[in-house]
Amino acid sequence: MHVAHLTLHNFRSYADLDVELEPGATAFIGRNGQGKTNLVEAIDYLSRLSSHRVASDAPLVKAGADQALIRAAVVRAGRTAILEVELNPGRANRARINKSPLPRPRELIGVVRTVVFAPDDLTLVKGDPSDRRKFLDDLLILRAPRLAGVRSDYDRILKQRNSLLKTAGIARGDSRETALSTLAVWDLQLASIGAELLAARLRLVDDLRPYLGKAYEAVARGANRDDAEIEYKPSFELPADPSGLEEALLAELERRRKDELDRGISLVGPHRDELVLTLGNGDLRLPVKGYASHGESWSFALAMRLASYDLLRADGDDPILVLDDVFAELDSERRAQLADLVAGAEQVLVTAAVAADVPASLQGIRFVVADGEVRRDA
Ligand SMILES: Nc1ncnc2c1ncn2[C@@H]1O[C@H](COP(=O)(O)OP(=O)(O)OP(=O)(O)O)[C@@H](O)[C@H]1O
Repeated sequence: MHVAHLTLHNFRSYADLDVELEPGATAFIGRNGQGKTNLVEAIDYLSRLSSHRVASDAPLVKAGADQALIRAAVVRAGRTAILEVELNPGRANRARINKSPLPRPRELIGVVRTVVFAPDDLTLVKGDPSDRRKFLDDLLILRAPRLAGVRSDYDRILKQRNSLLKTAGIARGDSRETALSTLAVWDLQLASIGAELLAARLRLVDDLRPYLGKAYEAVARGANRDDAEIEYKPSFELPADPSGLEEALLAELERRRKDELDRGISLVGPHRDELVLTLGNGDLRLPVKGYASHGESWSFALAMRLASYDLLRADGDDPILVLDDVFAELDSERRAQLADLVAGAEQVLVTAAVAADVPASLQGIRFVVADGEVRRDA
């Protein structure tokens, strides 16, 4: 798939922008702070309805405006669809496909699929477990957009259950009894939705594993495909039979009841799980976090993005690749390797402050981004 036309209105630094895009490689070049990332962020937002840079929509709306609009003509298997999203911070967003309003904006998720490489990707390796859970959930939702609903139901249940645990923990007598019986209802919901999310993540990690080994071998000098490993580490012992996940989660909630009441938070469930990344070196296998060198960590992060790209591609549709400011972070050998690996993508959008940082094979069509304008370089 590729984006053929992008229109922005009051998005980030852009009051109004219209750009025609083409398949293949496109580089957006401009000094710092000129709006290169803002532009690719808009395309990424259409794909996931969230930004790779901020957790809320407010910063995406141009300062002083109260609404932003992103519209893109997306070509998929020769057919063009016009996707549109209206961002209304503090109020409901709206989305349209070919001018028809969607009942819920989240139905837009996954219609266009992007994989973004950004300097922040190092947090996939060095950051908190929540960064890796988000990586998994974002990828899950792109592959199966229905799971966006499961994910948001889980967050809602968790929030309500946590607030009930706090109340029940300090309540006495009848009000404690009432709180505990309400808690039993939330337990059932957490176990049911949590098991669905957990099962989907476990399948995803299995699907991703072979692509990760291959990607790490491709980006790290002298590595082989068994070096990089990922393992999903749940917050409780998984049952031997995957169909028993919900029951096992529920039993664990009961077992940890006292702890949870004492601490006033939910201690079991997918929100407490970790994706463990390890690197093998001879007979030794060590966690990446805390042990790997800077170069190894970068290679691992790149490999996670490349593996996501390959997995989405294997699902049958070439996602749009965004390489946001990554070349400045890499030495020339690694730049060339990455460029080779992504050169066959249907559409690659690259941003860089200096054109010389972008490998020749990805120079493609070049736009200059300056003073709020995006101009095609002749
Ligand atoms: N909501 C907003 N309203 C107005 N301007 C904004 C908004 N959000 C960001 N900006 C401006 O956009 C600019 C940042 O643009 P962007 O992140 O795209 O830069 P860039 O060209 O990718 O730079 P770099 O090379 O440093 O990454 C900043 O000057 C910032 O002040």
